[in-house]
Amino acid sequence: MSELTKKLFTLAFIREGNRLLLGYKKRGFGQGRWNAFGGKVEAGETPEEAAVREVQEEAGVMVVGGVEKVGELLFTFEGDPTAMHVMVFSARGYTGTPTESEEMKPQWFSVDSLPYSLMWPDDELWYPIYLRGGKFRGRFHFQGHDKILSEKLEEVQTF
Ligand SMILES: Nc1nc(SCCc2ccccc2)c2[nH]cnc2n1
Repeated sequence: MSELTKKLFTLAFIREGNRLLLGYKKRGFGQGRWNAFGGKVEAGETPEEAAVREVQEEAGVMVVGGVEKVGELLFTFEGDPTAMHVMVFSARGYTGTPTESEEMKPQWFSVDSLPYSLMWPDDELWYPIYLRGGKFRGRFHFQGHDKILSEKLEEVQTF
């Protein structure tokens, strides 16, 4: 991993029973796809703090009870030396009404009918582990943003 520089990102889920809150990314990285809420971990904040901040900024809801780590993902892209290390969290609770922001348009989805064709292609591989309460560690090597050249995904018991 020495020739790659790794940057830290978060993704956070807001789940209510069999409904999952996703956001339609209106601009920037991943624009045009539904995703969980997240972004860069800034200097001076922990990944957990970054996850809570991004949920508030992007979906307009406040996390209650903190976030639980559910997965770690590493994304690399052909020809790009920067690897994205993404820490995936699930909020223990939330308060407020999801509100559209400049970045994201939030919408509730039934976990049985997620819009996978409008999400990143790796999502349909690891979401099922998260949705049944499992924890995961995965890495995906992309050609562009649509084609996965190689991947490794495993369920883990603890982090
Ligand atoms: N689900 C998912 N998410 C991402 S990026 C998530 C982290 C991020 C980065 C920049 C801005 C906001 C959020 C992915 N990249 C490649 N496959 C992927 N799958």
